[in-house]
Amino acid sequence: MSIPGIPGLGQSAPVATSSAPVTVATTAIHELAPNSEWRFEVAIGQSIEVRVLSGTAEIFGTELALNHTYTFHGTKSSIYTWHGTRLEVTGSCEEYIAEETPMIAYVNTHFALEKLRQQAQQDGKEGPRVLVVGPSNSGKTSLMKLLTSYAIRMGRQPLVVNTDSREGLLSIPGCLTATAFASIVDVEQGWGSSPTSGPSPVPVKLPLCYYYGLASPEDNTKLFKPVLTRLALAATSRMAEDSNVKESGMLIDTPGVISQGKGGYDIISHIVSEFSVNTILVLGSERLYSDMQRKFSTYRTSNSEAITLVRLDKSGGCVDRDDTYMQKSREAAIKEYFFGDVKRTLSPHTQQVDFDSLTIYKIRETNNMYAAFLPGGQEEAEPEAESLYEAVEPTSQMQHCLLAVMYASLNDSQEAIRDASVMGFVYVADVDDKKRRVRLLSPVNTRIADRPLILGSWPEPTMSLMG
Ligand SMILES: Nc1ncnc2c1ncn2[C@@H]1O[C@H](COP(=O)(O)OP(=O)(O)OP(=O)(O)O)[C@@H](O)[C@H]1O
Repeated sequence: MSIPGIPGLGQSAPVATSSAPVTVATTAIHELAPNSEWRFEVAIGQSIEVRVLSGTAEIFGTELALNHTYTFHGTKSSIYTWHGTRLEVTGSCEEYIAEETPMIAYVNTHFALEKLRQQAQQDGKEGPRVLVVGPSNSGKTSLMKLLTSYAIRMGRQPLVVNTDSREGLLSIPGCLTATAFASIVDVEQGWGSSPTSGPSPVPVKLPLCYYYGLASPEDNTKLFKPVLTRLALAATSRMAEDSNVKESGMLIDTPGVISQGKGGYDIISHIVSEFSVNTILVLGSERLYSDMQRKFSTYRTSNSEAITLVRLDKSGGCVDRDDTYMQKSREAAIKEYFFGDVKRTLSPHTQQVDFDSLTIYKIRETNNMYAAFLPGGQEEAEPEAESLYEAVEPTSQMQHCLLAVMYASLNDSQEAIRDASVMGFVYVADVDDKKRRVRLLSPVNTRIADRPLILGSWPEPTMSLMG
């Protein structure tokens, strides 16, 4: 089965048209001893250039080429060396060298997973389905990148699943995705760019993409759980299609909020059962590890496998990213989706559409909210058989919002629309209430009036993209 992935609105990606120069400031040389790490933070809107002059160096497991200039924009990251390296850094950033890292434990985890993959290869079975849990900013995504990169370096093709709608993985935030990684992670772009970003030096990956449209799973568990189930189904059939993906298994990233107990643990259980998880990596929290032990010690997967729990230390390099930083990175991701980046400029299309020709569904917020207004948590007072979405007309409040264009038809039921994959996104540039017309920005020129559009609250309305 092939499910169309994100963007391009089902069409080929737009073509790059120009590239912009990078301005440089000071240049410094860093000598790194074996097993040490150069940690750096580049402010949003700024960039640095890094070149490996000698030795070996990697970013979250992806090896850097000698003498190649890498450019990093608005990021917090690190360059690790197993054998020592000399780096040339041009531009200004906050930085320091650390000699204490949890890399040995992380790489041992990779080799343990590799053993399971070899076993799966011999037995013709599925490789490990690995869930990564831990509080916010404990390094889950960085560990995922490292395990993905090491697996790719061994010729594997792990299926990388993102269940954290706050941050997109090769997609706009708000989405839940699964992507088979066969080629290297693009270190300059985090995980790499999405297919709408045009021709890329690193082969693009096509995520299976579903839309949740809210920031936290707990905002609307009645929507989150079925969307996640649909993603698990698509991921499982993706594994069945390809023996390398099947043997390589899955790596599943989670939002930090579900590691905080109560309702969150219920979501962890849901992910464990839907993805048939058999390995849980717990990052940086003794309490969470002990809770997971209690919860899953007697648990068996659908194939009667026990769950292996591994506790790993959080890296001292993990940095908290405040709301402003996260909002700016979301805005940067949205801007890049429509306009490309410094290397690949894209030309999105604007179109004027009548109110009446659009079918917009707004995600209902939230099942938990009703309960919050009720005395003593009377859940039964929640309106019965509440539909998932509410059909709405464009309003000026939708200005600067994104609408998900769904691979569904206008007559489909709300459940079918929920379960559909995402074709791409359009941005509401302008709403003219008087003329009843909307100006939309889309990555390619295509008719969107034939498709249901979903309006969520995540990502939140962004800055004006048209200015
Ligand atoms: N060793 C390191 N050196 C420097 N920065 C690091 C290191 N490890 C992680 N970071 C940075 O710390 C921040 C938080 O890490 P990461 O995104 O991996 O955490 P997370 O647990 O996935 O967070 P969240 O729960 O919010 O998704 C990121 O900006 C990441 O690039």
